[in-house]
Amino acid sequence: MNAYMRGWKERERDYCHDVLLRGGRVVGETLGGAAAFVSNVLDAASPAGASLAVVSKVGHDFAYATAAAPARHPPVLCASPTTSFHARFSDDAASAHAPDRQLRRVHACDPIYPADLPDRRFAYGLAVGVAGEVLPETLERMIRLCRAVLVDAQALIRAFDGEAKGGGAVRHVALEATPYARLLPRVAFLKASSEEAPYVGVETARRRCCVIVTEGRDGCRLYWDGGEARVAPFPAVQVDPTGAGDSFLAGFASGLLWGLSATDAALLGNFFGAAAVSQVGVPTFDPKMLQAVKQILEKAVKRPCTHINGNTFTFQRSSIHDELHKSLQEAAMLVCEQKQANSPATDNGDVCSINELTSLPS
Ligand SMILES: Nc1ncnc2c1ncn2[C@@H]1O[C@H](COP(=O)(O)OP(=O)(O)O)[C@@H](O)[C@H]1O
Ligand SMILES: O=P([O-])([O-])O[C@@H]1[C@@H](O)[C@H](O)[C@@H](O)[C@H](O)[C@@H]1O
Repeated sequence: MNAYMRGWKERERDYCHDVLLRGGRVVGETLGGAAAFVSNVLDAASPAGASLAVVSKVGHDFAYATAAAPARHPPVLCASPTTSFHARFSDDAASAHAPDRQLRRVHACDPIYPADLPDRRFAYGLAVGVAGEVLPETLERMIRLCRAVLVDAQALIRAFDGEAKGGGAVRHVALEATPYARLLPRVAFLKASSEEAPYVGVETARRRCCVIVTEGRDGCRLYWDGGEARVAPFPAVQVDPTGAGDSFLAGFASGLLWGLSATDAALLGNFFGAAAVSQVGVPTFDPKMLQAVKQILEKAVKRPCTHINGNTFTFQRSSIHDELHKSLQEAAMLVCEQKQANSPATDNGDVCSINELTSLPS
């Protein structure tokens, strides 16, 4: 892999402020936003030598400048306030696919303009955002700068009811009706949650790019033109679903960078999605767990295998898929053990404890 192949470009609007509510009460205030979750996983899981550029914007009220991700990847300061969300959690987690939270955007910072992207070429670009920050023209420029672009549907199909002052409940619009639809044939991977999938139109979209639908605790499915695959999940004790999709996408992208096929890389997506739900806010990873994951990947990619990622992606699961799942499952157990050791208090400086978030009466 040459230096150019190792370059990353991640583009998203903002780090954001997340306020977690249950039964009308604030149970947590955390750093959020795709920038925080995605860079957290990419920093942790990418092969040595991979470099990452993060483009994000916050206001002068940004409260987490010294937290790990923003300190490593400082955002641009804007006159508008930091993007913020209220996430209202319901008590019944009836099914893996039922929406477990209602999101309301409270403030919106500035979008990322094409000129905000660095004037460099990158191997991969991640177009991720939470509050409508990915302008079509910016995505188009990212596509020109990067050899392959991965997109979170969340960045493309969110609309906000009652847009006054940047606020509004999150709803979804059909991707086909947006200016992004024409860019899909130039996108490599489009990730959507099962809630977002109907708005993406999987059957149409899979003819243009590979679509990955995440299914909460059931793992995920990949759909490409001519095939599909289900990828099994990892065990997790869910305490906060926030950031699972972001962490999934970053884990998946790391897997591609390690040279895995798309279906094998999705194992790494599921792994980091599970890790994300195991902690409140942006998760901290046990160094022993990360070391174990890297050893597993080093071993996996040393095998003679044709599933090396150039820019022609291999989608199918490889012969090492089941073994990779088993090894990662053992590493996932370290995450569960870490969670049990840390419980009930979070170890990332967030305001609420895991117990408060999971068991406060409504
Ligand atoms: N309770 C859970 N147990 C294990 N893995 C989970 C759980 N919830 C989410 N994940 C992992 O995170 C990924 C993304 O979660 P999902 O809830 O589908 O996305 P989003 O956060 O965008 O709604 C899933 O595909 C899965 O791999
Ligand atoms: O949970 P997830 O879908 O991966 O991503 C989340 C967004 O949906 C939410 O708007 C934001 O406030 C969170 O911090 C996080 O980025």
